[in-house]
Amino acid sequence: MDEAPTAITPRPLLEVDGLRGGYGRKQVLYGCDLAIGDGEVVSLLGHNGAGKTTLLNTIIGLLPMRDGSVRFEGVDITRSCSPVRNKQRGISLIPSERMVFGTLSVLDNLRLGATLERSATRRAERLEEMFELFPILRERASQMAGTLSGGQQRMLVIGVTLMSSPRVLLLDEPSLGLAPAAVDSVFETLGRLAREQQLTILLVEQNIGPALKISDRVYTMRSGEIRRELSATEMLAMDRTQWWELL
Ligand SMILES: Nc1ncnc2c1ncn2[C@@H]1O[C@H](COP(=O)(O)OP(=O)(O)OP(=O)(O)O)[C@@H](O)[C@H]1O
Repeated sequence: MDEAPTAITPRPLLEVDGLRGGYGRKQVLYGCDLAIGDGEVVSLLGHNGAGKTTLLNTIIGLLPMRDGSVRFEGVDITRSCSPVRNKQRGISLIPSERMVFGTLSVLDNLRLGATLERSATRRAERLEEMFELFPILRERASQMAGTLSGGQQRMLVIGVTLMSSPRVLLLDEPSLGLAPAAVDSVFETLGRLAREQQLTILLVEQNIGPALKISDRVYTMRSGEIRRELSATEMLAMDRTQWWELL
């Protein structure tokens, strides 16, 4: 990193050290370091191609790590970093693609998200919480998911992932394809989940303004490296031109 950290990090829940990775022989990540405190919302910002999606996919275990380590609750999980194991631990990734089961109803998609939850009461409570967070999903509960609009499918993907009550959410461009009002509503919901349910979020987002509003801290990324760490307050005090100069 170029500069010393400027913000205070609470007790780290997720720590990434010296992470290197890529695709086949192509190296994309050149030693990324970050730490996210319990209940923190951290934005990972950078230009197109900086390596943000690759970093999220490597942390969750969709892409192999070439070097470096990942720790969760202080325990080294580098050797067992697979999407399934991470989901069991409470670390979930919401990719930028819409990944719903198109020929199943909205309700069935949501129910599938809670298959790890053994208690039927807890599953029912969680479903009700999702319907409160995303009222459109209640309205469309019996509709086939593939017939929802792009933005509605995006909300469904978020809802399905939240059904498993994750502790850490890795979110790749949640606002992609959403109308401005829906962007505000999704970010408001994410901010509320972080505040009220201590949900920890690592957020990749091109829509910097709304992302900063719910973030505590920011990492900037360029050419496969984390360059800077700032508080969201510091970034909010800058204008848009300064944001883009920073990235
Ligand atoms: N499947 C792939 N195979 C090979 N190279 C890839 C693949 N996916 C991404 N890359 C390359 O990895 C680099 C980083 O891409 P990545 O998608 O991680 O960036 P990003 O910061 O998320 O960009 P964006 O904001 O545009 O989504 C780019 O050079 C890209 O071309």
